[in-house]
Amino acid sequence: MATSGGYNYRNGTQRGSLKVDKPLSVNSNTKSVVKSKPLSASGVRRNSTGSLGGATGPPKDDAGVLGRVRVAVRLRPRNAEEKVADADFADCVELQPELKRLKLRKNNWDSDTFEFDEVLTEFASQKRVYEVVAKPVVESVLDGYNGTVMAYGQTGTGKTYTLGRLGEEDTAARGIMVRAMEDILADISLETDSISVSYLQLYMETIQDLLDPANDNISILEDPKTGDVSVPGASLVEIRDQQSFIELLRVGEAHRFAANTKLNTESSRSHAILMVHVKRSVKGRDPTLLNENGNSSHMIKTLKPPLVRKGKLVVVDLAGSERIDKSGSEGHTLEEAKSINLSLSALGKCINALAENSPHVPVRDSKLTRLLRDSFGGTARTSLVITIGPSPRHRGETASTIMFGQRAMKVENMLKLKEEFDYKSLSRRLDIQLDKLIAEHERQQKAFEDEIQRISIQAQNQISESERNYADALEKERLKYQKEYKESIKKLEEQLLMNQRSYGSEKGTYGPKDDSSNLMSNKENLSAAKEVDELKELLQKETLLRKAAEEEVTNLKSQVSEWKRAEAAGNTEILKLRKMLEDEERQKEKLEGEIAMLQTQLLQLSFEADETSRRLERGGPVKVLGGLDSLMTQVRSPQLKESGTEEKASIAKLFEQVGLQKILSLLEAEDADVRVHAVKVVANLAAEETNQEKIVQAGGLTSLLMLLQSSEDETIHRVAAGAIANLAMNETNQELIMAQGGINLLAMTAAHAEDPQTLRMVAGAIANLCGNDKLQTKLRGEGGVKALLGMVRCGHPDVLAQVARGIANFAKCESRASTQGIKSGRSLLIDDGALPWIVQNANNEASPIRRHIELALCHLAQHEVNAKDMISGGALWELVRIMRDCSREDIRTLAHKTLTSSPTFQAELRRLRIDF
Ligand SMILES: Nc1ncnc2c1ncn2[C@@H]1O[C@H](COP(=O)(O)OP(=O)(O)OP(=O)(O)O)[C@@H](O)[C@H]1O
Repeated sequence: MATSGGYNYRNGTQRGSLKVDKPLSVNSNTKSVVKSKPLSASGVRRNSTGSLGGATGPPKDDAGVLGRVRVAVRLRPRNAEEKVADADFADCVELQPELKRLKLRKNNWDSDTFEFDEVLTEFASQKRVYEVVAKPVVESVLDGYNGTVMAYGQTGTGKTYTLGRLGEEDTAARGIMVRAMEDILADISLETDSISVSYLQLYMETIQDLLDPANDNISILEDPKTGDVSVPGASLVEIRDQQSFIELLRVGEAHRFAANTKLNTESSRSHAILMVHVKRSVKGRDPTLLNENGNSSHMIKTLKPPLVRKGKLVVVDLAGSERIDKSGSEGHTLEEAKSINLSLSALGKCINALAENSPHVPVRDSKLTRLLRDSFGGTARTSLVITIGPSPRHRGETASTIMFGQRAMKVENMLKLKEEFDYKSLSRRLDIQLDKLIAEHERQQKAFEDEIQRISIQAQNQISESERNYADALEKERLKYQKEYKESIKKLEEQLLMNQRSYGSEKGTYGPKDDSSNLMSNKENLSAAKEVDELKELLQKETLLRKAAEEEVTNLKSQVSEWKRAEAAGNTEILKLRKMLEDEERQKEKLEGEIAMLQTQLLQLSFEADETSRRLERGGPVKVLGGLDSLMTQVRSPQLKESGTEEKASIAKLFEQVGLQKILSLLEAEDADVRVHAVKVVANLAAEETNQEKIVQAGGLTSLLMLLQSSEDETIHRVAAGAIANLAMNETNQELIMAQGGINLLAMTAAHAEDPQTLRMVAGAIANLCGNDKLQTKLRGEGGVKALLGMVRCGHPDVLAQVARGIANFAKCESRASTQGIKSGRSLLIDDGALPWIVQNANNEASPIRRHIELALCHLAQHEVNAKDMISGGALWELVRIMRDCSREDIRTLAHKTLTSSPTFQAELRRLRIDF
C-alpha cells in the first residue's frame, strides 16, 4: 500500500488518490457533465441564483449533475474500558484533520496514510459533524434532489451516536437526523410545502415498519427506468413540527430491535432507515393564489400547472460491521451477524463494482443493496460517514472500515432534479373551481327565478288592490247618483203637488162653472195629469239613461286611467325584467365560455400529462409538449392509435361537452391565452382524420387561415400552421386552402417566422399542397415554390426535410403532367431557382432530406427539356451517384432509367467518359 502522496478531493472533482493502483476516471456514463464551471463546495453545481441544477422551470432534459459519494471518517474517543485495557498502547490511528488524512498504524515504525473528504477527530462536535457530513445533502434535498446520509463502521464506534441522538437533555448532542429536520422545517413553508417521514428497519432480510411494527414484510419497489427506489407499504407520517418528529424517532427507536453482544451492550443489530420526503411547490405557479377574489377569467389567463420539487432524504444507520468471530455471537445472534455481514458484504461488493466501473453491479444480492440502489451510482447525492474506534485490538476492523470508505469515495452518482408538474393537484383545483362556477351559476339562476316570482306576486297584489279600489269607487258613485236621483224625483213630486194645489185654489176663487166649462176643466186636468205622468216617465227614463251614460263614462275613464297606470307599471317592470334577462344571458354565456375554456384546458393538460407519463414510462426526458405536437405524435403513431382509445374518448367528450362551434368561436377570443389554448385544441382535433371534415364544415379552416393573418403570436402561427398542414392532407381541403388565399398566408407566415417548428409546420402544409396535380400552376403562380425555398434559410433539418418533401411532390406532379401532355416546357422548379439547393442537398446526411431530393432529381431528369439545366447545375453527377449508391433499389432503378433514356445525358456521359 502506498504511504504518501498529496492528492485531494475538492469540489466533487477527483484530483487523485493515495490508495488506488490505477488512476480514477469518471464513469463513462457520466460524460455529459459540464466540467468547465466550478461546482459548489458541496460538490453539486449551483446556478447564479444559488439553486441546485440551475432549473426554475420544469426539467429540460434528463441529464443530471455529477456528484461523487463524499466520505468522512469519525473517530470515537476511548471509552472507559479502552482507557483501562489499552492504557499502555497508542491508538491504532493518527488523524491529521487539517490535511484531511488518517494514518493507520501497521506497527511502531510504519503506517498507511489515507485521505478522506473530511477527517473528524474524537473532539469533533456533533454540530460540526452535521455541517460537513449532512448539511450539503439536506440542502440538495430542499432543492429537489434525492440525498443519502449513511453511517458505516464496526459496532460500538458511534454510528447511532452520530446519526440518531435525540439530544433532549443536551441540545449540543443532537445527531444528524434531528438537525436535518430542524434545517428542513426552517427552510420550508408549511402552507405550500410538506414533509412526510417513514422509518424502517432491515433485520435478517426483512423490512419492518418501525412506526407500525406489525407491518413487517414490506417490499421494495424499483423503477426500472429511473432507478428510483420506494417502499410503498411503509407508513408515511406527515411532520409539521420538530417535537412530533422527535416523538416519531422515539417511537421508532423503542421498536428497534437491539441485541446484546459482547462488544456493545446496546449494539444495534438491524439497519435503520429513515426516509424524509420533502415536497415543495415552486413559487409563482400556484393557481389557487390567483383566484382568491373569485375572478375566474383572471385564473384562466394565468392557469398553469403548479410545479413541485420532490426531494427525498434517506438516513441509514447501518448495523455493526464487526467480524462474527470477534463479536462472540452465537445461536440466533450468530444468524443475525451472518445476515448483517451478508448485507454489508453485498454493499461492499456493489461499491467495489461501481468504483471499478464494472459493467455488472450485484445490487440484487441483498435487500440492503436494493434499498440503497439509488444512493450508490444512482441519482442521489450521498454522504457516508465511517466510524472507527481507537483501540489497537480492533485494528483489523478499523482497516476494513477505512478501505470501505476509500472505495466508496470512487463512486460517482448522477444527481437528478426531481421536479414535476403537479397535474393531480391542478386538476383537483380546477374541478373545485368548476364546481364553484357551476354553483355560483345555479345560485344566480335561483336568485333570478325568486326575483321574478317576487315581482309577479307584487304585480298580482297591485292588480287586486286596484280592482278593490275600483269597486269601492263604483259603489260610492252609484250611491251618490241614487241619492241625487231620489232627491230630484222628490223635488219634481213636490213641484207637482204645488202645481196641483195652486190649480185647485184658482178654481175656488173664480166660483162654480157651468157643466160645459166643468167638463172642459176636467178634461184639461186629466190631460195635464197625463202630461205630468208622461213627463215623469220621460224624466225617469232620461235620468236612467243619464245615469247609465255617466256610469259608462266613469267606467271608461277609470278603465283608461287604470290601463294607463298598468301600462306604465308594466312597461317599467318589463324593461327591468328584460334587462335582468339580458344580464343573466350575458352572465350565462360568460360562464359557459369559462367552463368551456376550463374543459379545453383540462383536456389539454390531460394530453400533456398523458404524454409526460408515457415519456416517463418510456424512460425518456420529461418534457412538457405544446399539446399539438404531443397529440399529433399520438394520433400518428400506430401503436398509440391502438392504445389511444382514451385520447379519442377525450376528443369525443370535448365535442360533446364544449361543442365545435364554441371551440372555434374561442379562436377569436379577445384574450390571447384563450386564443392560444383554443388553437391548440383545434389543432389537436384536426390531427384526427375523423374530425377534419367537421372542422372544415364548421368554418375552422377559414378561422385558422385568418389567424395566420390576424395574429402576431408565433405560437398561434406554429399551431395554426400545424393544423392547416393536417387539414391539407385531404384533396378537397387543399383546393379550399388555395381558394381562400392560403398559399399567400402561409408564404407570409414563412417570411416572418423565426421558430424552426413554425417553419416546419408551414413547410409541411405547403408540401402537402405541392402534391395536388390540379393546383400546380396556381401554387407556383402565388409564390408557393419560392416560399418553400425561402424557408431553407433556417437550416433546421426538420424544416429542410419538409421543403425536400414539397419539392419532390411538386416534381412528381409536374412530371406526371408533362407525361400526359398537359404541361410543356422547362420545370417550374428550375424556373424558380430550386436546382442549386436540390443539387447541394442531394447527398444530405439526413435521410428524409436526401431521399426526397433524390426522388425530385429523378422526376426532373425524366424530361429532356430539363436535362441541359441539370447538367450545367451539376445534377448529372448526383444522378450518377444515386444510380450507384442510393440505398433504395427503386430510386436506383429510376435514376438508371432516366440516365439511359435521355440523349442529352447520354451525350454528356460519353463526353465525360463515364461508363455504367
Ligand atoms: N463521538 C463520540 N463521543 C462520545 N461518545 C461516543 C461517540 N461515539 C460513540 N460514543 C459512545 O459509544 C457507544 C457506542 O456508540 P453507538 O451505539 O453509537 O455505536 P454504534 O456504532 O451505533 O453501534 P452498533 O453498530 O452496535 O449500533 C455509545 O455509548 C456512545 O455514547
